Amino acid sequence: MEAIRVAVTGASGRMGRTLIEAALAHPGVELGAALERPGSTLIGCDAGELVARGHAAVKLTGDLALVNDDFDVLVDFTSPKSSLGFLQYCVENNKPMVIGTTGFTDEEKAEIAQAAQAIPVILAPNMAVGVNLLFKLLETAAEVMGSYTDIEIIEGHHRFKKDAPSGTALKMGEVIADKLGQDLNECAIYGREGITGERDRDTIAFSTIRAGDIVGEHTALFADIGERLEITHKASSRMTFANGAMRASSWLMQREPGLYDMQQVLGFKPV
Ligand SMILES: NC(=O)C1=CN([C@@H]2O[C@H](COP(=O)(O)OP(=O)(O)OC[C@H]3O[C@@H](n4cnc5c(N)ncnc54)[C@H](OP(=O)(O)O)[C@@H]3O)[C@@H](O)[C@H]2O)C=CC1
Ligand SMILES: O=C(O)C1=N[C@H](C(=O)O)C[C@H](O)C1
Repeated sequence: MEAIRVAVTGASGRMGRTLIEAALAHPGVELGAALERPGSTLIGCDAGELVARGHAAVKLTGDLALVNDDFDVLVDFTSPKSSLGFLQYCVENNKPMVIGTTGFTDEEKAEIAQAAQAIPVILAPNMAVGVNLLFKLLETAAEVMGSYTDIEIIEGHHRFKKDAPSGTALKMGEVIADKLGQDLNECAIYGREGITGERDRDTIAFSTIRAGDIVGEHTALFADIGERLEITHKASSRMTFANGAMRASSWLMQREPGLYDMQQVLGFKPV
């Protein structure tokens, strides 16, 4: 089988660089193109040299149209505004897209779902295997303990992260709320201050840490009087997300148009 050629957007970003490294190393995948913000001083540089992996013969470009024939799947970890622009390009040019960006509003997510009627799209706030298994474990925890415990979701990330709570934490909240027959928009609490009163058992509360170089840590806490269950995932390298994105890219190539997630890629959920 021929290798899947991926285009990586936001090439000089934290994930962009890691995705380039992953594409250069992952079996069955090739780096086809690497995108930078138009006007960036890095345009024209070699993508392999950018990540200190030797010459890759892929020059950074600011214009997707110039490399349209060089890639099969677009892999995008940038910002919501930029992702939606790339999504429009993918629809117009019939290219599958893997979206790892977080921080989308409900309206933007609806826009992505609409686009996925025309092309195959994976939208996943976290491409690590362990986190997607955690989503599954949360269903069981919510089923068994969710109705009588206090549920708290705690996440920590590096000081540069722009959105909060993380996309992963919000998805954790959604998974739990769905199992409990609740709407996260109705029961979420984002931080506490002052005289808050006693805790309302029907809420799911989020706490956010932003500090130093934390790659990504997520805990779900189900607390009763006398015992508590904590389920934690800790990422120590962005390569875990990037390898997940490569796996997702290969999987997506064989799909019909539709909106998919990482649990389907990993076989934890039916397609
Ligand atoms: N799904 C997952 O598994 C994971 C998701 N993420 C998500 O990925 C996203 C990126 O994270 P990270 O790499 O740390 O962020 P960075 O800020 O390091 O990188 C973002 C990159 O996108 C570029 N970019 C942003 N906006 C635009 C735009 N409008 N046009 C062109 N380029 C743009 C930036 O360019 P410039 O510097 O010029 O602004 C930069 O190169 C975040 O949403 C994060 O939450 C992160 C890790 C794992
Ligand atoms: O911005 C990051 O770094 C990460 N973002 C994702 C999120 O918002 O959930 C996933 C990962 O934890 C790293």
